[in-house]
Amino acid sequence: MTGTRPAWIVLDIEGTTSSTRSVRTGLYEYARPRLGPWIDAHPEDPEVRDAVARVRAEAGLAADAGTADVVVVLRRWMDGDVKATPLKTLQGQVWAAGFAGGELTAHFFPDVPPALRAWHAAGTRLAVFSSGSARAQESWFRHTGAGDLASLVDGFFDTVNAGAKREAASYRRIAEALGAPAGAVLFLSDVPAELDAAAEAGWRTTGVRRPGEPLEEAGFGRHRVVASFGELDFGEAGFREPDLGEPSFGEVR
Ligand SMILES: CSCCC(=O)C(=O)COP(=O)(O)O
Ligand SMILES: [Mg+2]
Repeated sequence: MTGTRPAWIVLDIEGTTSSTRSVRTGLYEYARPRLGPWIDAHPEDPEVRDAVARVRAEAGLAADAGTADVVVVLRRWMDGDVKATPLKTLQGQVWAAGFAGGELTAHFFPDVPPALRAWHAAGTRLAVFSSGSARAQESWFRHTGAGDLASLVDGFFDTVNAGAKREAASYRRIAEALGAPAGAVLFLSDVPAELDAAAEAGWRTTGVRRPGEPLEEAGFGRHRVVASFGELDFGEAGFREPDLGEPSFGEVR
């Protein structure tokens, strides 16, 4: 068994629940030709207007730069996998339409759906923290080859409603939103810097080192590491009470 059952498990997506390839090839290639037409088709949508204005400002474009110039920046960011919030907002809208229309299906590693169902059934609550927009996250979990997993999830956090993934303040914000003491939350991610930030906020952490993923060789330092969610056994059969003890600030358990 890998410790007491946490009250909450917060999940990263890319490299953790799902392959990097499914995001960067599947989702990014779907968005690439659709971003320009999407911007032009939704000129009055406040989210689109705000995102386009932020792209112009962040890329140093003129305030009235046209869609073609904005799309050049968005494509450059996708090429470099820059997790820029306005890009994530626009991608999220395009992907949500793709999932709703049946053109996209989310990839999850085979160990993930059964683990999420078992943890949920045992009383652990689930949330997601990803650079992808909250809207994109919900669509991703809703439309999977293993059925609707979004119904298992009680919170979707992104760089807008929580903050940057490598800053401890974002994890403090999420714990407050969940109403959970920091030490009762376990974060699963493939990115050591994200785990460091979560640990600094007092969260429990486990690194996910999946074969064939870009960060397979990363050093996870003091964080516990698993290769599959199947290795995370909290004694579900025993239905233990959640660990709601006072967090020990900065300690990785
Ligand atoms: C399915 S949500 C979109 C995924 C995405 O755009 C992304 O950048 C994932 O980053 P993560 O923080 O989950 O590693
Ligand atoms: Mg990741």
